[in-house]
Amino acid sequence: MNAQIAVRPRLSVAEQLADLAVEALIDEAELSPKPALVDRRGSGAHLDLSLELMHASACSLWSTFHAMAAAGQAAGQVDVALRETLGRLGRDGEAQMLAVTGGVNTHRGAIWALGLLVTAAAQVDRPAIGAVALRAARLACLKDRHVPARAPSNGERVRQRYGVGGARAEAQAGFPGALHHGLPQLQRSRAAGAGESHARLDALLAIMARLDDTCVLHRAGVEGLSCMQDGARAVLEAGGSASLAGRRRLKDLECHLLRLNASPGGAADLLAVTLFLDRLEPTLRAQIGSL
Ligand SMILES: CC(C)(COP(=O)(O)OP(=O)(O)OC[C@H]1O[C@@H](n2cnc3c(N)ncnc32)[C@H](O[C@H]2O[C@H](COP(=O)(O)OP(=O)(O)OP(=O)(O)O)[C@@H](O)[C@H]2O)[C@@H]1O)[C@@H](O)C(=O)NCCC(=O)NCCS
Ligand SMILES: Nc1ncnc2[nH]cnc12
Repeated sequence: MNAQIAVRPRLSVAEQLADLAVEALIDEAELSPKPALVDRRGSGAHLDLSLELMHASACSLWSTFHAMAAAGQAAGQVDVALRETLGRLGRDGEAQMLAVTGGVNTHRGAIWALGLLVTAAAQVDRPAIGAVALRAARLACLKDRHVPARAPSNGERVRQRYGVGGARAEAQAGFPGALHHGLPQLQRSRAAGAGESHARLDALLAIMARLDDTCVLHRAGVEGLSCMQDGARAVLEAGGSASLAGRRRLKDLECHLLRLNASPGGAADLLAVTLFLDRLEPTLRAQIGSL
């Protein structure tokens, strides 16, 4: 063997899954332009966020995702004990994120969604994302008896006021925003010849067109939610982000969202979920193939 070539130690399943989750968060943050969200152009509707902060936050979460995947593997099944372990790891991860960002919520929704998915993916023995999403949904349906009492979250307030499901219901339903809207649109846009950035942006728009995003509702009420959903649908109907007509609509959508101070943060999290799931099957297949 050539002594010049360093032998790269093979990563464990939990390490690979943590890598995939952090990569998905970084790819989501880097994707530009995204309407009213943090991207390479700026901070969108957020005064307290920046791309650097999104990167730092994403990287700080590697050990959380790794611990969650390892816990999933060790448990080998979905049960309350695993759900409660995830609750503890998730709260620790949130505290770590807040320490890195100086108290700004960058990735709370993402810790929840990707945390459930890395845990579920660590348990499946066949590379099928439907099975992973279903297992994650079963975990999300279990009750964590150790949730500490605290002031209601923005999501809780919005759920009570508008009767929407939010991040918890999305997970309990098996992430339809990603599986039924984000991923199919990503694949359709790629098949139609759109470049990867346009395909990802179209996937985000497909999620925005349907999601009851509690981040938008909290900031801009039903007017903001209608603006997001109708505007995203208009871009896709005009030909998507790769077409000139679609790009014009996208610009209009961003202006409207910024005027309303509405940020589709929940949709951004589900784009990260979409990118994670998109890469999961090849990763699991390679892992199984090398056993
Ligand atoms: C179950 C939890 C997700 C808690 O959910 P809850 O709704 O009670 O709490 P929120 O704090 O509101 O967090 C939910 C975040 O989920 C994202 N989201 C919103 N709508 C949806 C949706 N329909 N589907 C999926 N995901 C959605 C969204 O995250 C993004 O927005 C964040 C910014 O939001 P916010 O803090 O409100 O920020 P601002 O608008 O700037 O607020 P102000 O500054 O004005 O106050 C950003 O982080 C994006 O990620 C929602 O914010 C779960 O977290 C939980 O129970 N955790 C406990 C630990 C646990 O059990 N963990 C298990 C780990 S597997
Ligand atoms: N790119 C982004 N901008 C603002 N909030 C977000 N939450 C998750 N990703 C985000």
